[in-house]
Amino acid sequence: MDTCIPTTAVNESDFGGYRSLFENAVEGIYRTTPDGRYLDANPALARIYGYDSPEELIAGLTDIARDLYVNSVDRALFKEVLERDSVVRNFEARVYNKDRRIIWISENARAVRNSAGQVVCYEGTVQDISERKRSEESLRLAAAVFETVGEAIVVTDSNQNILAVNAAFERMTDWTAAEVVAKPCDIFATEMIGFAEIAEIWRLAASGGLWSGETWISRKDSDPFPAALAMSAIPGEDSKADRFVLLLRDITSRRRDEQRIKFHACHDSLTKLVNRRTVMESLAESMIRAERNGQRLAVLYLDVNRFKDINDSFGHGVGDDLLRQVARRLKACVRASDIIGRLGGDEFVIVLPSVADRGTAEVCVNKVTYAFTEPFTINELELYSSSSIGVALYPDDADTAETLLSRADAAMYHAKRNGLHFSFFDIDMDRQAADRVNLENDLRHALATKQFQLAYQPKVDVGQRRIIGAEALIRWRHPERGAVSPAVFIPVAERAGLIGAIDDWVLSEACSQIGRWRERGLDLPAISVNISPAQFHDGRLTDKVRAGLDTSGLDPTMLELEITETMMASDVDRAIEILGQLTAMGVKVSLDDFGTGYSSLAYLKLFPVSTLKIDRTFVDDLPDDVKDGAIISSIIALAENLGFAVIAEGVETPAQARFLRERGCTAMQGFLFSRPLDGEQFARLLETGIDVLESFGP
Ligand SMILES: Nc1nc2c(ncn2[C@@H]2O[C@H](COP(=O)(O)O[C@H]3[C@@H](O)[C@H](n4cnc5c(=O)[nH]c(N)nc54)O[C@@H]3COP(=O)(O)O)[C@@H](O)[C@H]2O)c(=O)[nH]1
Repeated sequence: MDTCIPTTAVNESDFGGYRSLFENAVEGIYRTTPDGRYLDANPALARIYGYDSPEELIAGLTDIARDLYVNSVDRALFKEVLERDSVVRNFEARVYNKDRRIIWISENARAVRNSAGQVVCYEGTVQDISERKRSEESLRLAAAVFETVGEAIVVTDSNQNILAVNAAFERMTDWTAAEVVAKPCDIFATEMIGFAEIAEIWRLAASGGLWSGETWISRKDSDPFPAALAMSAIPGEDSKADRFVLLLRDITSRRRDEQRIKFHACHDSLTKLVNRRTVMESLAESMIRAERNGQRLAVLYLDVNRFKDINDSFGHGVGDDLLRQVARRLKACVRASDIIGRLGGDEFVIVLPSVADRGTAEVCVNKVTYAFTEPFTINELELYSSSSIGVALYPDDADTAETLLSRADAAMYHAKRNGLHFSFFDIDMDRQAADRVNLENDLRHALATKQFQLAYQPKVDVGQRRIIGAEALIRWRHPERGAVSPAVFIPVAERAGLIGAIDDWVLSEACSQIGRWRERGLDLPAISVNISPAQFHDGRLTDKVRAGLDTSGLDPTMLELEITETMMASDVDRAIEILGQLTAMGVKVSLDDFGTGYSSLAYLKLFPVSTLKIDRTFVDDLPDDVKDGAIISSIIALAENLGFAVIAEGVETPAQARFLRERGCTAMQGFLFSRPLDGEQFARLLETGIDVLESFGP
């Protein structure tokens, strides 16, 4: 049997004169036994495997299957092919070099057989293909990235003809690669960006820079979409731009989010009209334009009358709907070029950027006033409202947007206070507005410096001819203003958020006063205090009432709280809960101003109240006004049937008192019996009694 002789010093004869070729070859050349020992190796092979010499390689690598191949199956496969075919071509495998680093090799080998056909050895060549494998791997990776990234990629040649597009591009634009490859890149440009802009993008990218920005891309069959584009050039051998790569990201949803955020920042979420900030910005711009064009501009400041009542009576859902309908009606009154916004609450503003004079503004005012004449239909309710409008003109009334708006506000306030539909600003109103602000400041000071007192107005029973209670009414004697009516300062306190603190003081002072009277042996059956909406909805009302009672030692049944119907209407369940807690404590509750709100008779039976207090407006014209008389008779009958006590307020004349008594209402309050008195005067009244009561028979 022929053998391959293992040797490190290869004989010249073994290579048939190719010794030099063997020594100097770039490829590794070897001869091995079939079981995996090196017989010969050239210097190139030693180099590839990291050995200093072929001798070192042959001595060190004694078991090829075990020491060389990363996967021993590769060696097995290699041998299998050689045994079967006698040759192996381009057999690629991962092997360890001397340092146990993995490299890629490609082998070509043949099996040397003896005359009997038995394999005696293998001989072959080895190439280090690690570098090529690395390139292939990065290409494979690049191709995978190209196909799988979410961004659309377009590759063009230097003439802007498309060479390749990826799957994301196909998805984003609905074009297939086949439809666009070899076509000019402007196939997906849109008319939404100009040619000059496109040319500039290519120019910038070609000059070596990376162009990135936002643009519009057209789709095959549908609307263009906004895209973030990053475009760069790949230089060719001559360093000039040879290829262009365009990276596109669909930013439709981002744009939509941005627009939504921008819209919310500028608009009122309820009515979708512009908000105060935008109104102010637009107003300032319109004023600049008006000045430039020598025009006059009008600001209409509008308040929805009775909004608070409607909101309180029917709940916020109805209130919101009313505001939305108001916004729609206002829009119908103005031109598209006019500005219309909601300032908050029930206050709206209209800016007419160009009016000739007051008359032109008044035309719009009248349209708005007329727009309120039809009822608002909400949840099958027909609700009537109206508007109070203040008008200020530029440049006549102010030269800054803030002042102009505040003067229109002052004019609106004036209109509202005087029961007018509208009012133009005049300088006197500015003073009144300043007065209001001063009053607010004085009110804060009054609370801190104890400028308030309570007055007490008796409630009488003309049948029993005695005082059955007293209503505590706040009085404010200001050091300079003198006596300020609660009708003036209570609304200001409500607007300024001070009413809660005022109400708290009234409650505690009234409880203390009745205690002081009792200490003097003066017996007053009951005392009533007015509760404002803010205090009613405060959530701490019952705690405060309990504290007032504890401090004063007042029997809870002697305390009566006067609330209005509208306070309960916004959240009926909550109102019933609050009233339930109060009545459980023994405190009484009466419905003040009864008949003036939106009373729901269905709810009335659910409210744990003890008394209905007939509003003064129904008493004023008694006994002559037949309708008022009928209303009063109905309220008295209603109270009787529902088991409520009834009292009439504002009784000024004996005739009014007689009328009420004849209809069954004997409890009364009014100037006929006594005006509100301070604590000392009231004490005397308790001692002496009320003369006029004597004129009523039993
Ligand atoms: N939240 C609080 N509101 C209060 C408090 N004190 C008063 N008020 C409210 O202020 C409004 C004006 O009150 P006032 O000027 O005190 O007027 C009261 C009476 O003086 C007046 N009155 C009484 N009898 C007659 C009369 O015969 N004729 C006539 N023209 N006026 C009369 O009515 C007012 C009491 O009304 P009412 O409360 O509805 O019973 C007024 O709305 C007060 O409620 C307070 O402490 N807290």
